[in-house]
This record gives sequence, C-alpha cells and structure tokens, in this order.
Amino acid sequence: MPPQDTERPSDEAARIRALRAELARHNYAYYVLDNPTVPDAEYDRLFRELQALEAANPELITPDSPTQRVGGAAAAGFEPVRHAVPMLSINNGFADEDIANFDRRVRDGLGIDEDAEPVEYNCELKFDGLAINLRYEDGVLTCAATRGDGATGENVTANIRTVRAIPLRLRCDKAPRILDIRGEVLMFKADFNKLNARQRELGQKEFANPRNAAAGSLRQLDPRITAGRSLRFFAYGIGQLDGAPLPESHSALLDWYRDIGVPVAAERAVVRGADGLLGFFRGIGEKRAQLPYEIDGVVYKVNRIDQQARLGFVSRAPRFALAHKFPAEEALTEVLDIGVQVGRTGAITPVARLAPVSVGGVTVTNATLHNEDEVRRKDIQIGDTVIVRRAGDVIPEVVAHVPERRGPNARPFVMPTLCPVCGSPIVRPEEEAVARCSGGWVKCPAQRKGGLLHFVSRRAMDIEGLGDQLVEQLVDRGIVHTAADLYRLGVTALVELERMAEKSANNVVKAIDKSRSTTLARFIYALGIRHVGESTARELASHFGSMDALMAADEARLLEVADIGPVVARSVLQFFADAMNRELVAQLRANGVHWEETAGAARAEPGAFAGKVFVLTGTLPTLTREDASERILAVGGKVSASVSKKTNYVVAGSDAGSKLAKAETLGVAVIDEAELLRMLSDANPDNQEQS
Ligand SMILES: NC(=O)c1ccc[n+]([C@@H]2O[C@H](COP(=O)([O-])OP(=O)(O)OC[C@H]3O[C@@H](n4cnc5c(N)ncnc54)[C@H](O)[C@@H]3O)[C@@H](O)[C@H]2O)c1
Ligand SMILES: [Zn+2]
Repeated sequence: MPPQDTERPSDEAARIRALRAELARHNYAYYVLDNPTVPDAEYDRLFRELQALEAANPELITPDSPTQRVGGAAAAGFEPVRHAVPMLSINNGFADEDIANFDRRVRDGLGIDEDAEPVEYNCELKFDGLAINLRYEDGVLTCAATRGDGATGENVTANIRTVRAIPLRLRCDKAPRILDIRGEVLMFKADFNKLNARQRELGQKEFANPRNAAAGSLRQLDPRITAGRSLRFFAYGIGQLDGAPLPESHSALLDWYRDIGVPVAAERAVVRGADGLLGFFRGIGEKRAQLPYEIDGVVYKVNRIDQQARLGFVSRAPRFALAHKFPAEEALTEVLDIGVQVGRTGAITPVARLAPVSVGGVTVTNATLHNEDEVRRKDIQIGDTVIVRRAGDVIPEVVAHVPERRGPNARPFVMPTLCPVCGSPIVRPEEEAVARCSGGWVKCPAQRKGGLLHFVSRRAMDIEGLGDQLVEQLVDRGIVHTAADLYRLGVTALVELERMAEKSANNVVKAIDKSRSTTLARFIYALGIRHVGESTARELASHFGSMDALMAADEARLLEVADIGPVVARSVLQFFADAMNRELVAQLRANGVHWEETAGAARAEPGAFAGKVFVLTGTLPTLTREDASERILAVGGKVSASVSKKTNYVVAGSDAGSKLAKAETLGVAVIDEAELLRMLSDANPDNQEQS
C-alpha cells in the first residue's frame, strides 16, 4: 500500500522496519534455503515499496537495508570469498516505455543526440539460475564463488568442478594471469523433470522450479551430490581481468569466451536503438517455450565497453544494462471459495475461485487444484493466500499457500456428496485419486457437454465451429442429448441460437456432414471411453479392424492388443456392456457416420502361452515390467500380480523378494529373463513363419 501524505513519519519508519524484516525473511528463504515462500512478483512489490519509502525519507536509509545490497548472505558451511569486483544486480523493466526510457537515459548519459545514430546494444537471455564467478589463473580454474551479497560470496569450487560444461582449463595458449568469468549456473528443463521424478521416487522433497533445483544442487556441502545433478553454465560477464586486453565490446567478449571453451548461449544479437531491443524481446518471447532451459526475460547491455565505462553504476546496478522481464508467471492472491468442476467422464475437479489477479499478463479468477488428495497435500483452504501459477498455455494452478498469511477464518474444502450439476451421488473408488459424478452422460449435462466437446474435437471427429458456447446452448436447450443428435441438426435449429448467423449455421452443418466420413480409430477415440486415448484407439482399430469385432471382444481378446492391459480392457468392456452406448454407436452409423473396415491384425496362435499364468518379480536385466507383460499377453499368456497355485511361471530378476520365496514354497517354476525370451521367441507366430 503506498504511504499516505497524512501519514506521520514515525508510521513510515515503522513500515520501513516491517518491510525490511519481511524482505530479510524472504531473502533467507530464497538465497539460503533455496525455498522461496512468496512469488518473485510479490517480493519485487515489497522491494519497490521499500525503495519508494526510502526515496521519500532518505534519512531513514541504513546500510543494512535490502535495497542497499544485492542478494542474500553466504550460508554457513561454505567459506566466504570476497569478489575482486562486486557482483551487481540489474535494473528491471517490463513495459515497452521502460525500454524506451532506458535507451533515452543511455543516450543522455553518453551525450548522443536523438537524430544521431542509435546506440548499439548486445541482447542476450536472462537465464533463470544463479550467478557465479569463475576465477581462472593462468588459464586454470582456481575458485568459483556464488554472488552472495554482491561483495562476498560462498566458495563452491569443489562443486563447480563437477559441472562438465565448465572447463577446468581454458583453451588458449596465452591465458591471462587472472580472468573472472561471470555467468549463470542453471538446470535444463528435462534434467529438472528427471530430478524431480527421482526425488519423488525416493520420497524426498521436490524442487519448485529449475532455479531452486540449480541453486540447491550447487550449494551442497557434499560435492558428490552436485556431481549427480546435471548442471549447465552460460557466461555473460566479466569481473577482474589481468594480463590481457579487454575486448572492445560485450559481443566480442562473448565471442572470445566461446573461442576459449566457455559456453555462451547461441540466442544473442547485436541491435541498435529501442526498436532493435523490442524486436529481440518479441522474437525470444515466441521461442521461449521451445528453449531447453527457463528464462525470465532478456538482458540488454550497451555493447561498447568504453561507453559502458562512461555510463557507470548506480547503487546496486550498472546504468548500461537493463533486464527486460516477461510478465511474472506466479502471483499471490486470495482463495474466495473452492468449487468443483465436472468433466466429461464425470471426474470432479476442485477449482479455486480467486480474487482476480494478473498472472503472465492475463487476469486469472479460477485455478485448478487437480484433485482432492492434492488439496489435502498442499493444505489449501478457503480464505488462504496462495501462489497461483500460469505458464504458457497451461491451465492456471494453485501451487501452494502462504502459511504466515492464514487467517483464523480459513476453512478446509469439503468434497460435496452430490454432483452440483445433476445431483447424482459423487463416488470415489478406493484405489482412485479422482471422485466422479455417478450420473453418467444420461443424467449429467456437464458430462454430456464434456463428451460432446470431446467428440467434435480436432483429433476425434474434427467438427470445426462447434465450440464451448454452442455445445452449451445445444445441451441446455435440450436440442442435443447425444452425439447422434448432432447428425440430425438442421440450419433452422442452429440459427435460433444466440450469436448464430445463417452463414455460420450453414458452416457448422457442413462441417458436421463432412465428419460423417471418418476412420475407425478416430471414431473409437471420439466415443470417449475412459483410458482410451488416441494411440490406444489406433491400436484397437488396427487390431480388430471393425467396430463389430471390437464390440464383440471379450477380456482375453482385448488383452491380445499390444497396448492394452487389464484396466483398459475392463473399461472397454464396461463401455460396451452399457446398452445406451451400443445404441449410440448404432444411431451414429444409422445417421451416416462411416469408415473403412479391415479384417484386423492376425491373431496370435494359441500356443505354449495359451492360458499360462506368469508373475513378474524383481528387476529384469533388459525388459521393463510393462514390456515383459506386453509380450506375454501378445502371445496369449496371462500376467498376474501375485503368486498362487494357479501360477505357471515366476519370472525373477534381481532383488526379487517375497514372490520368489512364495513360488519356491508352492513349487512353481522359476525362470529368468533369458528363459522367458527363449519361450517368447518360440511362441511368436512371426518367428515360426520365418523358420
Ligand atoms: N521470492 C522471494 O522470496 C525472493 C527473494 C529474494 C529475491 N527474489 C527474486 O530474485 C531476484 C533478485 O534479483 P537479483 O538481484 O538477483 O537481480 P535479478 O534476478 O533481477 O538480475 C540479476 C541477475 O540476473 C542473472 N542473469 C541472468 N542472465 C543474465 C545476463 N545475460 N546478464 C547478466 N545477468 C544475468 C544473474 O544471476 C544476475 O545476478 C528478483 O527477481 C526477486 O524477485 C525473490
Ligand atoms: Zn453430474
């Protein structure tokens, strides 16, 4: 909240103290624990409030104010390293006019006229990692230090030496006596996902984002842990240089780094003037999602080093550089309520209704909480202050709540017992994470709408022009109950609807007509059978060749399909066991929906595997469990989870446990992977044909 004019200075002094204390807490969580408790945008807001208060009351500025230094303090456990040249921060800009102002300030500072040639800038990425200073003496890496508070960082040399991207020796004959290379240590998105998957498996804490993962991995007291994490490095700056001439421009510095074996990101450019800067920003904005690492903006630097020197520094940042940041992807807001949404399969998704907040440049009022267990795990309550995240096109989600801001009126979410749309009971099978409306599409309009939207979607029947709002109206007015009704729609019924001109009504009818001619795979997918995604639908189509064959298949036949396990098989069986669904298929066909049918794939010969029950245990040397099961099923065998008298073979790998012991007591044959593979190759009809 901005200070009021009427506020007495002592109030402002108190606010300044409160802000400093809060910022210090956030700094500690962010820089030392690598575990921030509020989004950066919130931190930045508090920071700017403090800056504004201090600007209005300069006599209250103290040297220990967070505005007077760069980052966090060094953590205990690492030796402090004093930087020969301080590691500073960069000023931020968000709006186009911030960029124009930056360019103007640079020109003013250099005394360059508006009509003179525009200033030359180097544009690079603002990597979302942590800053590091690498000291090379006579070409050999001797010390690596974090930024710390800008003046003193932590000695992380032992850990940095495990980062393969960082050369231990520079590739040059005559290395400078001293060279401080500055850059960012970061973790690529793919490595981050792998790391979190591993953490999850080990039951250890997951990292909130690649930046925290990089910081947490680098600041390990045991370098062996760092060595196991895939860290990368990109250079972007220089500290002390002794014994070699400084390149004339920033771009030349980066070229030099690349030549001496130091990684520099390929995405960079030299441009002129504010238009050039904005052009680079837009271009990177489009590429951002495809980059293998996260960035939170781009950085502009006056390219000529002599001009940089003339511009100099303000307290904590150079005047010659600006970070142009993307809109924050995380923001703080309040949970006004938690409601539920009903999906096409009846899945009930808890949704947080939020006080409107701008995230990633878009106003967000709802965010998904995924499912009941997630709400409990994250302990999100109504009335909580929460972090909301919206990255790219992904649906906004609630990341976490801020414990310190939970008020006495916060109350937990209670899963309703009845579907809010149709009133049918909500059920949650024990082994599932998802609760569902039991009404099915017959009773539940929400499921009808969801099912229809899925049916018409691009990868299903691909009916263009039938969007959310149209489907909503068609269902609400009772014009369309099932997908088959779509094929009976006429232009007259459509033009009655809101915002439907005759021309678009005609187009919709045409699009529906066009969809009559489809493929079996698309049709199966469009039916929206649970667990049957696009690729499973394709497998089913090519295996059975015709709709009738699929509908007639029993569990054993379904399990013959390469991709299909017991869960999917059961779901397919259940779907076609329902007379309404069979009727739907019949009506769609009666209304002219058609596709080409085939004889289907060759059936596995009933052979050595027919009716034989296998149990897999332990880790097999080459096959995954899924691979092994799939292959057994493909030749007519069965795979069971537990050993019983009915078990024919136990396939045991390394670390096999109780199942192996049980097999031995029951006298069940135990085989290894090699034996299984031999049996499989004997049983495989393809092999038999060849021999
Ligand atoms: N959420 C929290 O609790 C919390 C707490 C403290 C700080 N923060 C966040 O951390 C940031 C702190 O700001 P800061 O002082 O680190 O500055 P900054 O992140 O705005 O910019 C400076 C840093 O940018 C990095 N960088 C990436 N690419 C670069 C390039 N090409 N050239 C130069 N530098 C490059 C370097 O690490 C450098 O230290 C803020 O965004 C703040 O929101 C958040
Ligand atoms: Zn319902």
